[in-house]
Amino acid sequence: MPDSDSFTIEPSSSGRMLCGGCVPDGVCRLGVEPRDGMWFDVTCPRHWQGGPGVAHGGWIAAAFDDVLNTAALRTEPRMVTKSLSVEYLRPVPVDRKLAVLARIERHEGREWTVSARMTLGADTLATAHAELRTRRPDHYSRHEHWLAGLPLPTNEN
Ligand SMILES: CCCCC/C=C\C/C=C\C/C=C\C/C=C\CCCC(=O)SCCNC(=O)CCNC(=O)[C@H](O)C(C)(C)COP(=O)(O)OP(=O)(O)OC[C@H]1O[C@@H](n2cnc3c(N)ncnc32)[C@H](O)[C@@H]1OP(=O)(O)O
Repeated sequence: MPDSDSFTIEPSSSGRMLCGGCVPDGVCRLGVEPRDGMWFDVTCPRHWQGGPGVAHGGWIAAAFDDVLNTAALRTEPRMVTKSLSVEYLRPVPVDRKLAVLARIERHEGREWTVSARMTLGADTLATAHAELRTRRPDHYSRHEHWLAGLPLPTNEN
C-alpha cells in the first residue's frame, strides 16, 4: 500500500504550492496567489458568491486558511490547521483583486499562532487568527488506520 505520508508538494507552473484538490487543474481554485513576502493577491471567484456580488463567508475562511498555511509552509513543509477564527468586517466583493497580509505571531516547536488581514485599498474587509500545528510524520497513515477501524457505513446513515 502506498505511504500516504510520503507525498511531496510540487509547485504549479506558476510556482504556487497547490493542495491535492487543485493539483490536477494546476491553479489554486480559491483564487489565492502569493505576491511578495507575506503579501498575497486573492480574488473570490464568482461561483463562491453568497449574496449578490459578495463572497460566501466560507470562501473568505478558506482563503485565509490557505494564505496562513502557505505563509508557514515557507519554514515548515508539514502543516495542518488546528483552529481558525474570522472576523467579517465588510462584505467582500467577488471578481475583485484583494490583498491579504499574513503574519507569523509565534512559532515554538509544533505550535504556530498566525494572523492575517484582507484589504481593499485602505479598508479592512476581514481579519483572521489561527493556530497551526506541524504535522506529525505519521499524520495521514494514522488517520487511515483510524478510519479503517470504523464500522462500514450502512444505507441508513
Ligand atoms: C487536509 C490537509 C492539507 C494539508 C496541506 C498539505 C499539503 C498541501 C500542499 C500545498 C498546499 C499549499 C498551501 C497550503 C494551503 C492550505 C493548507 C490547508 C491546511 C488545512 O486546512 S489542514 C485541514 C484541517 N485541519 C485538520 O484536518 C487537523 C485535524 N486535527 C488534527 O489532526 C489534530 O487534532 C491536530 C494535529 C490539530 C492536533 O493533534 P496533536 O497531534 O497535536 O494532539 P493529539 O495527539 O493530542 O491529538 C488530539 C486528538 O486528535 C487525534 N488525532 C490527532 N492526529 C490524528 C490523526 N492524524 N488521525 C487520527 N486522529 C488523530 C488524537 O488521537 C487525539 O484524539 P483523542 O483526544 O480522542 O485521543
